[in-house]
Amino acid sequence: MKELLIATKNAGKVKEFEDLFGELGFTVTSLLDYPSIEDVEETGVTFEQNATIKAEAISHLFGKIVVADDSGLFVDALGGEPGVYSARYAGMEKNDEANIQKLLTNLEDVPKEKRTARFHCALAVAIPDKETIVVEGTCEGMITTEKHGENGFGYDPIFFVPQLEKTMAQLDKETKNKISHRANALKELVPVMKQLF
Ligand SMILES: O=c1[nH]c(=O)c2ncn([C@@H]3O[C@H](COP(=O)(O)OP(=O)(O)OP(=O)(O)O)[C@@H](O)[C@H]3O)c2[nH]1
Ligand SMILES: [Mg+2]
Repeated sequence: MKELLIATKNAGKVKEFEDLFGELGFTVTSLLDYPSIEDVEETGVTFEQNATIKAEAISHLFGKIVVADDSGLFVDALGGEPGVYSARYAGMEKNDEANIQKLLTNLEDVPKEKRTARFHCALAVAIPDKETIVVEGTCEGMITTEKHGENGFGYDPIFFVPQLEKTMAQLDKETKNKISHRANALKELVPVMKQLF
């Protein structure tokens, strides 16, 4: 089995990557296995920049190929907020519930048809002594007025996927992993991974 290190401590992402990369024949390790490594500061203003910063920092540390994910939610009625700050929308402690409540409050007066949004994901592959490769993927949806479903993480309980008539948190993981921004980005990465491993 090929082994791949993902530069994240987000347990929700790790679970999804175990399945997504598992299908490609990889076992996944993450920074959850290295708790003493501090979070890399996300100083970029785009997903692409932050994914690159995280992947390159951890690749330099381990001297091997590392993948990083930077992702978030764009809400049209809020001019694209929370965007690259999705994890820290309600504060630096990255609390999913507080983030959801802040978003619902900010959208209180916004009617259903104007609650359009999309998830965005940038995946960066840092390769020692080579240029970093970045791919991106999106997933379109609408923000609900209440939470529905228990699966997934982050904003999934309030992100409604119109074609499936369910929130992301009401989908089983196999279905989320077919349609998500992360899955769509990973599709672009398959040929790259085949070349590298
Ligand atoms: O409902 C969701 N379903 C998803 O599929 C999803 N993907 C991303 N997000 C949100 O965007 C932040 C990423 O921020 P982010 O890329 O900086 O990650 P993070 O700080 O949590 O971990 P790390 O990978 O940086 O260590 C996350 O925390 C979530 O709030 C999602 N929400
Ligand atoms: Mg982060």
